[in-house]
Amino acid sequence: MPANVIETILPLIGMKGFAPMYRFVGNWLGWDPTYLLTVLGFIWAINKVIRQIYYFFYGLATEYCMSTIHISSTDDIYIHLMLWLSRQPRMVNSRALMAETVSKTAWEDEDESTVARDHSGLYLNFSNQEARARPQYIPAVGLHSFWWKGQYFRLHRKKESIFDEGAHGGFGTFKDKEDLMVSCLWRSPDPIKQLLAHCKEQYYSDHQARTIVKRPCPAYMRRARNNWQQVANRPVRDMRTVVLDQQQKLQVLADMNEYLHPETPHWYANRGIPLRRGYLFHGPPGTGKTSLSFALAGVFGLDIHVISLLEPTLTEEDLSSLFSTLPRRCVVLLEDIDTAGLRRPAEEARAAKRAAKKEKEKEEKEDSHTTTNDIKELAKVLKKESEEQKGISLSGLLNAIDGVASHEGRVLIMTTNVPEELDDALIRPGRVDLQVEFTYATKEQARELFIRMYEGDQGRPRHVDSKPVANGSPVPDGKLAKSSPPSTNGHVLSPETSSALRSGELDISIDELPDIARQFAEKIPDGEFSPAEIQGYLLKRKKHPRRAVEEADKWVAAVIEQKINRTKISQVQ
Ligand SMILES: Nc1ncnc2c1ncn2[C@@H]1O[C@H](COP(=O)(O)OP(=O)(O)OP(=O)(O)O)[C@@H](O)[C@H]1O
Repeated sequence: MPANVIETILPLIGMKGFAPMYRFVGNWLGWDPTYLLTVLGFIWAINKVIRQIYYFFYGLATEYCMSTIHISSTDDIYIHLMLWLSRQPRMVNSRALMAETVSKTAWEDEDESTVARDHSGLYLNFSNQEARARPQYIPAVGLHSFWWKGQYFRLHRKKESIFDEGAHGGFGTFKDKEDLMVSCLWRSPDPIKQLLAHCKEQYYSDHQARTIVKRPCPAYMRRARNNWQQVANRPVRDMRTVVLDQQQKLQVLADMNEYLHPETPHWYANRGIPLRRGYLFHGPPGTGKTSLSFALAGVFGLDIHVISLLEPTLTEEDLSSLFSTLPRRCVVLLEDIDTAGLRRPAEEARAAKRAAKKEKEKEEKEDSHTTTNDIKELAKVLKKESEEQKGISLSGLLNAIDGVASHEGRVLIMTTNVPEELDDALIRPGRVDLQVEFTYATKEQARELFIRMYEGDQGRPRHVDSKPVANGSPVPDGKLAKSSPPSTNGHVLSPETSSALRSGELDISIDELPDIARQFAEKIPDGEFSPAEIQGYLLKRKKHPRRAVEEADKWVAAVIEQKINRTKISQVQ
């Protein structure tokens, strides 16, 4: 481009002032800057053309050679994939990441060395533990790519706001909806399917021997396909830790095993029987109903879906939809299913309403003057009536658990403290197939509870060390050494506290355990104490089985007296 052309163009585009500068730069360089501008323009044009060609071929490849799988953030696969991605070194080094604070569950293993101690070195200190934990990095919203098994994958994390019209007649709000799109350069989505299967396998290989507890999602989320959310992921409860009549335990186990067998659906279908199994666990509080439910879920590797009928936002529609979105095999736990949780049956409610109306009419005849008090009274009655309409009715519950639309394949466990108050319809055969009675502990059960409390930890060998632990003195052959109580912050600790703090060992040798357990059982009267009460007593003497036996008589007498006097305050704990 000749220099005079540029000098002509500059005033035309309102940059007249640049012309002398342009001339000055040319003179200073000793060559015409137009050449440089021409080369830059050329590079820009080539870049444009290459980009166009790239997008053209990329579009072709995407359309004809790429496969994509969409994953919703409400699905479990999303969790599996994100966790796997957060552990991929190449992803972690990506340039667009999102940092997340990872909250550990109470059951996750922790390295003792990561836990701080107070200045005395005696007490553990967990302040700012979450802040100190390493964050987890996951791909940020946008496009990412990664390789797995020699295959190229593209990940598009998309987030958008959608308008939700409002569940259950509420107000509409904007909600964030997130989706993942995983693509691969292949004409079939098989490599993505393999990747997702791998992520799932990895996820569950980490989560083996765990019981996942799910609860209904909050009301505003329940309209989505996924009605359930995980609320806990805890270690499996070993069946041996549930102290119960052996016959009863085996009966439930055998029954459930039979029902969950892959052949069972055909058997049920051939005979036209709905594929459902229900159990009723009944007995006083703290006798192991919930514990057995968890242990059963652990034995069969099933997730537990817990529903509380007392949840105020739960409607009958919700309950039906919760039951219809259960996985193929699972345990549904309906706890404390007594009349307190159920709305009165429709007929009864109508009769009550009629009686109330009659009463009102009678009152009105007696006094035809309408006063402010009457209006208030009427408002109260109307409010009460509308409250009665909320919650779950017996028919609503029956419909959800075995109505036409109800899910088949699940194991329903209902627990109650007051079986006599249950409606016959709820526990008729077909709805409840097996009843299990839980009772206060027998002497034999007290002995078993004692042994379970003090026997060696499963998987974690009891650590016997001759080195001092924290502020303590050496602990020879599994017994506590007597030493002067250590002090912290100027306070002298009691011998119990200091020994418990110093050591994880017991005040007996492990060989003495069966004999001591027998002595303990002798002191516990049959059928007077719940396993939870005995467990609570032993927990307070977690490291002192000998003391637990010595103090048992005093505790038994105090608790019996407390029960007779119906007081809530314990004299001996
Ligand atoms: N039979 C038992 N074997 C072992 N532990 C038990 C037993 N019964 C109760 N416990 C212990 O007591 C505590 C309460 O038990 P759980 O919740 O299973 O009782 P529950 O019968 O379901 O009580 P509730 O009727 O009040 O819900 C748990 O910590 C559990 O470990």
